[in-house]
Amino acid sequence: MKLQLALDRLTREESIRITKETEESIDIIEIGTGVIKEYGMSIIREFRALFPDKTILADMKTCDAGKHEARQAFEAGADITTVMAFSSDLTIKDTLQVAEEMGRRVMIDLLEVDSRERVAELKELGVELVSLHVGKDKQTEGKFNTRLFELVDGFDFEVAVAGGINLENLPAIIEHKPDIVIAGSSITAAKAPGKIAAKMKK
Ligand SMILES: O=C(CO)[C@H](O)[C@H](O)COP(=O)(O)O
Repeated sequence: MKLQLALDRLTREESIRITKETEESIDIIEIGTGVIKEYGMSIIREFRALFPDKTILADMKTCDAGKHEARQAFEAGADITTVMAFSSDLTIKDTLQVAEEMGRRVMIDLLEVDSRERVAELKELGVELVSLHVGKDKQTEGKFNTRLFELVDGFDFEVAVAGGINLENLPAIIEHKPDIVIAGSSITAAKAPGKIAAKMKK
């Protein structure tokens, strides 16, 4: 089970500091959507140079212009880029094709998707990696709920989980054996991010 650190609503300096503090415990560095909007592709390039051995995910949340956005993220140094599950099949196909050409990966974000039919279509399109995700705004009504696993039950995907995951709700979540646990604010807003990340990894 891998631990992905999500860097959201942070400055460049805070993002670098927190990544350095948690580096030993995390497997994947996620450059959050807002951080990318603030700094553009240069922040991905900078992280690639600073953390050459880590897997970097660019949370592009692409929903159109798939080829262009996937190339942008991969050329900047991302190993994985994210694409929204509700996007056109053409967008999904295009991003998967670019990823294959460049030897990288696409994570399909199932945010707000509750249809197993759509999940079956994604499988048909060749998707391998998905994320079950409760968005930041929706978290005011409740954090990640293990009922979300039902959406992908019986499908052969690598599954990531995200949405307010912390040390309290983690034990129930890992019973479902997700491949990747994504944690953002529970680590980045902590007084000692390194200690929380180490506990989560353990
Ligand atoms: O993609 C995201 C928000 O859209 C976040 O990266 C993800 O939800 C993890 O952050 P947190 O643990 O703070 O919810």
